[in-house]
Amino acid sequence: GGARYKDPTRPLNARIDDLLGRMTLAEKIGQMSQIEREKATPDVINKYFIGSVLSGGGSVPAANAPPEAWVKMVNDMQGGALSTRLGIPMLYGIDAVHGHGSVYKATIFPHNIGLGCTRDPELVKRIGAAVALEVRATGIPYIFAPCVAVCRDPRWGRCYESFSEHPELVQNMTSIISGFQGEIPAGGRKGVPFVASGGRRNVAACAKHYVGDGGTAGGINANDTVATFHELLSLHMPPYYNAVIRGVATVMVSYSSFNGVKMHANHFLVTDFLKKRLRFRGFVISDYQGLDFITTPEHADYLLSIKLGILAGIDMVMIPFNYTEFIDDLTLLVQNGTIPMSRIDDAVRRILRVKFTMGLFENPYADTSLAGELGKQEHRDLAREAVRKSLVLLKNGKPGDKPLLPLPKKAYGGSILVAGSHADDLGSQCGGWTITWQGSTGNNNLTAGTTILDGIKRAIEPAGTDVVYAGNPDADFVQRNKARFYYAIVVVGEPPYAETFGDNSNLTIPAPGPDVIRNVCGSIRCVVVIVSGRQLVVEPYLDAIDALVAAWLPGTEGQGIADVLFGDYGFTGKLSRTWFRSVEQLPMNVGDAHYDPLFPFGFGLETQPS
Ligand SMILES: OC[C@@H]1[C@@H](O)[C@H](O)[C@@H](O)c2nc(-c3ccccc3)cn21
Repeated sequence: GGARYKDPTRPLNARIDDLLGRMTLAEKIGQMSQIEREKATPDVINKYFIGSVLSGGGSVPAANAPPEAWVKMVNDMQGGALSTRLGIPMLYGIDAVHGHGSVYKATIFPHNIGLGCTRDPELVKRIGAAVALEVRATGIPYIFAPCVAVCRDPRWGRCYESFSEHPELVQNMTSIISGFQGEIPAGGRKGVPFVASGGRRNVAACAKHYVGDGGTAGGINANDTVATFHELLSLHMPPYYNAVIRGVATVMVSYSSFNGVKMHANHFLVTDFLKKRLRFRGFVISDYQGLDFITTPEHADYLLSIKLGILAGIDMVMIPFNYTEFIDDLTLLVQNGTIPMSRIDDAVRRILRVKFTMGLFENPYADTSLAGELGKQEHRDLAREAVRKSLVLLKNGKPGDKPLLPLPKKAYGGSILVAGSHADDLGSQCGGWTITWQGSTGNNNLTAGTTILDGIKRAIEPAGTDVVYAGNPDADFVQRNKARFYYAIVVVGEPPYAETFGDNSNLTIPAPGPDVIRNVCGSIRCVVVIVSGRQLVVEPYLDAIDALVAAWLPGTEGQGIADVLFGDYGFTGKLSRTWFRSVEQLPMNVGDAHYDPLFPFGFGLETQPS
């Protein structure tokens, strides 16, 4: 019969050894190369033995491409890989940090900061399984998720991608990996890459960004995490213990540095600690052009970057465009003895281990049989449940007043006012990593979803209540109309952002949010709902507000907010992060000696379903 490595009945290591032994240096280096979709024609994949392709944020085959178009694209590329001499299948990877975010009409779940507030690892595992199905619906078997950062400073633009400031809560939420990849069967081997390959309904995952991405000074993205080794181990490393035990297939290295040493060049942490101490057996992938950023300015000495990155222990390089330069330079470094073949073989062995384990050799092609999974109602219902459980009630009635929430669905002949930009803005309620890298404001054809305003209307108009919406009501409007409003719901917050674009040192509610709060809450009983990627400055408005809800970045299922505001469900969410009084206190996290929060970690008022 055929070559041993093609025989799925042979032991994993025998298949790896057989295939590795047949590979040329060019074929090995090809496996270590991940290129951007835009460059990945079947011919390029074939000619350079490319082992992996990615969609960077927003990189799609066409605007609003349906699952069938994604499947065709992936399969055409796969044809290029399978037509090589050894026919090693290529692995297509994409970001899916709150659902299949790049894909039109996918279910967009709450970002991780909100999932942390649910305190529900089982729910989060179910979300992982649903996301895996939606990703597979488009023919993709690998995602760059979960982010297991422990964000220690909300001024960081990626804080919403972190489940919590508390390492233990992040550790608990690594259950999402078992959702993505499937649960290791009882008696199955833990701590080695596992993807339930039989069902083809799971995906290989990626714990990121290794390590200390959430601990950079001042929350400056991709900057320097200054800490003792003990602090690194106790604050930022714990989620990787759980990820490895759960069989995470890959780990992505962080752009950041640890005590001045770039993580992408950190042999001690990548090889000695992750690969040897934690015995991680999957593959380590760089971030996008991560090798280039080893030098300042970036790409100043690509040969040096490649030498440091590959010797540090990076196995697969997210190139994404200058793949011929990468391949030529790495080839040179191996041929001149700078990089030993043993390092190359370790990298390729790990990549092959993941590809064999996840069944990619047996099932290299996708089909459209799961197309119906994309955005299906059961997943939207799951996301709506997650929205409900992610909401944190921070205030419910002024001192001496009776609680404002749950709100009555009837306004007794009056109307209710919904105010604020974020009540009617699907893009803002989804946040970054939605359709495009940075996300976008507005509703126009962004994707399929329910705005917070839609959810409110569906909840109370059937009860005969008249809903008036004003995005930015001025004081005059409120004074002229205040008598007609039984109460007001004010929804304000941040615009979408991702990575460095989200770095922010003042954390104030962007204008005109504060004015809307003042104008409305000064005259009408109000509940303020904040839609944001993190805690924001609220103390100056707190006395004027009757009730305050943190909604984070809820995603497409905005009806979950009305479900809880009107008492169909009670508030149960608990803060996954410390809510500061002022930014001068930052960083300030649970467990710190000086801890003077406005609302402490774990805080959350509760209401009963009405
Ligand atoms: O999208 C792929 C990866 C993603 O998985 C990582 O979490 C994230 O750090 C990241 N930044 C860029 C990226 C950054 C700047 C310009 C272009 C792309 C690309 N990526």
